[in-house]
This record gives sequence, structure tokens and C-alpha cells, in this order.
Amino acid sequence: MITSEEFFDKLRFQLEKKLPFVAYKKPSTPTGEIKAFLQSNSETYKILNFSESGFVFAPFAANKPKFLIPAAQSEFLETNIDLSEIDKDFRNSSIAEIEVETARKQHVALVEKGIEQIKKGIFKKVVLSRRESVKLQGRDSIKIFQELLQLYPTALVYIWFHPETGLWLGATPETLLEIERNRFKTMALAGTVKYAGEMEVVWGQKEKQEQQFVTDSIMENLKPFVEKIEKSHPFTAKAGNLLHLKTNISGFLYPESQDLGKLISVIHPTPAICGLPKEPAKNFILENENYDREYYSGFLGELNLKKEIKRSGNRRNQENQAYASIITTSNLFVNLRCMKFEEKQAVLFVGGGITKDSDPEAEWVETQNKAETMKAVLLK
Ligand SMILES: C=C(O[C@@H]1C=C(C(=O)O)C=C[C@H]1O)C(=O)O
Repeated sequence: MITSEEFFDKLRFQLEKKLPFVAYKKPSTPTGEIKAFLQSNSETYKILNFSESGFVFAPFAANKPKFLIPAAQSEFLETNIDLSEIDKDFRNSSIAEIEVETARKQHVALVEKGIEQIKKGIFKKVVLSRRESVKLQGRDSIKIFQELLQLYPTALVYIWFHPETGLWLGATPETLLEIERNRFKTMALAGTVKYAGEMEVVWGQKEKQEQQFVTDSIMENLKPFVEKIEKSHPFTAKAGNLLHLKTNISGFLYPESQDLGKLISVIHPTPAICGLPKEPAKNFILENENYDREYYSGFLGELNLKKEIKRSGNRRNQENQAYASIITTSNLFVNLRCMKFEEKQAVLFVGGGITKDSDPEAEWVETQNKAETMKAVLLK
């Protein structure tokens, strides 16, 4: 464990050298434990079959390369930051006036077109998104990462750099897949309202249905691979300035179905970020959004990392010694509430689920609310 000053200095140095790195805090470690992989050479590593070990960064489009920072070619860092003094609630930023009218018209027209297709029976749900640029005014990316960490203690907060992808930051509330031996966890997250100081929400039919689509699709797609699968009731979960409807899904995989690549290909992209049925919704997105999502709504995270588990010895062992076993874990997240850092601007990516009951103006407002997650650290 190194000091947090050393940790952030090392990230800055790595960025200056333009070498790949990732630093992140997992949602399960609200105490401020941050990790990083700093690649020690300038090679480009890509995922071939998901048997690799390291940190993966994958785009929305399945046919584009997925990049890897391999554990074996990296320096691994860990530190702790003090989150205790930080105001845990979303801080309102004075959001600058940005040209919004054209963006609003475009997004409303896109959503209207999506609803038309749903009414024609082409698909039942589609997730439509847009980009928004914010001037950076010389703000330092590592500082912004530190602020994201403090503002969103229950998200997967990350900064990723690779010469092939550029510099990305995010604070995502959504797990794609967590695997430890044959145990897995995932979630269905959809439906959004703005947090107004109250966790009690009466969810409308539209939100309940769009979230149910996600739950049903994940349960159905995982069925051939699982020995046992369970789901929670949908509940309200906070993510920064927003509330979502969430169902936790977990269980055990058949020992023979632990081919991670195969599992990912059946669940990703879920209807939380693409649509239902998957293919026509994906085609509509690719043909109509009019921009490249790149890594937004792709996935990222720890892939096949070795973890030491300490257990006390069994009763027959008279000395009752502790022994350790090494297991492999993967912890992948959907890349949401994210932004790409360019020289003078940050490009934000935001979207929302559209069903037959969607109101295009309300969907526009939802994307504005989602953009606030990132604007809170960009505009100050
Ligand atoms: C698509 C996004 O978020 C997803 C869509 C949601 C919705 O439609 O309500 C909620 C959570 C996420 O699954 C995004 O943040 O850009």
C-alpha cells in the first residue's frame, strides 16, 4: 500500500508518458480503497477469448477491439483515500449555459422515431443516447477523477487511458457480471427519476415495464448456463443525483459453463443499454443515433484476477492452521455516466430507455439529469 499522494503522482507520470493505465474504486469498497494497473510497456493488448487476466475496456459494438491491460505486464498499485470528510450527497453545480436547443430537438426527434418503431412492432424497447461536449478550461483529469471518487462512493469510479482509446472517466452504477468460482452476480437496472431528498418513489407503469424487460431478458439468457438463479424484488437504488429501479440477480453457474466470453456475449448488451429484442434495437441504434457510442455502454473491469482466500483448517487438522487457496474472480461493469477527455473538452455520453409509453420531452430531461453526474465535477 502506498500513500494516496504517491498513487496519484504515479498516475500523472504514466499519463505524461502516454502509457496505458487504469485506476478505479469498486462500489463494494466504500472505505476508499483504490487500485491501479500501470502497464509497463507500450504494447497494445487485445482480448482474444476472455481467458486473459487483467483489466478490460470494451466498446458497445461487438465487432470492435476490446483492449486489455494485462496483469502480468503491469505494476499493481493500491491505496486508501479518506472519504469520511466528504459530503456524500450530490453537490449542485452552477451549470453553465450551453447551446441546448439543437440538441433537444435532435434527441426528441430520435425518441419519436424510436416510439414509432415500437408501435409498428419492430421492437418493444430501445435505449437511445446522445453526446454532449463541455469545455474543460484547463482542468486536470486526475483531479477530476479524485472528485468523482469523493462524490460517488457507491459507484465504480474509474479513469482509463490507452493510446488506442484515449482518456475516459466515469462513475457507473451498473454491474454487468461478477464471478467468483462458479458463483455469479448481476443486476437489472432501469427506470430513472431525479433524487429529491427522498428514497420513497412511486414508480410509474412505464418505468416498471422497462425495468421488467431487463430482468426477464437477463434471467432468460442466463438460464442455459446456471445451476441455480435467484432474483430480488425490484427496489429503489440511488446513483448520484438519480434514483433507479434495480433487481439483484445471482446464482451458480454449471461448472462446465464458465466460458466468460460466451456468457458475456449472451447478456451484453442488455436491454438496459440496448433494447429488446436485441438485434432490431441494436440496428436501430446504429442506424439512427448518428454518432459512434465508442466505449459508452460497453463494459470494463477486472478480468480473471487471482485472489487469495484464507480459511481456517478443517477439524481433522489438529493444529487448526489457516491455509490459503487462490481463486479467480472477474468484476465487470457497464460503462455509463462516462466521458471521454479530449484536449480542450470532455465529451459526455447519456441515454435512456424508450418504450411505447415514453414522453420524448421527459426523455430529453432524463438525459440532462444523467449528464449532471459528470457536470458536477466538470463545471465548478
Ligand atoms: C443508458 C443509461 O442508463 C441506463 C438506462 C436507464 C433508464 O433508461 O432509466 C437507467 C439506468 C441505466 O441502465 C445512461 O446512463 O446513459
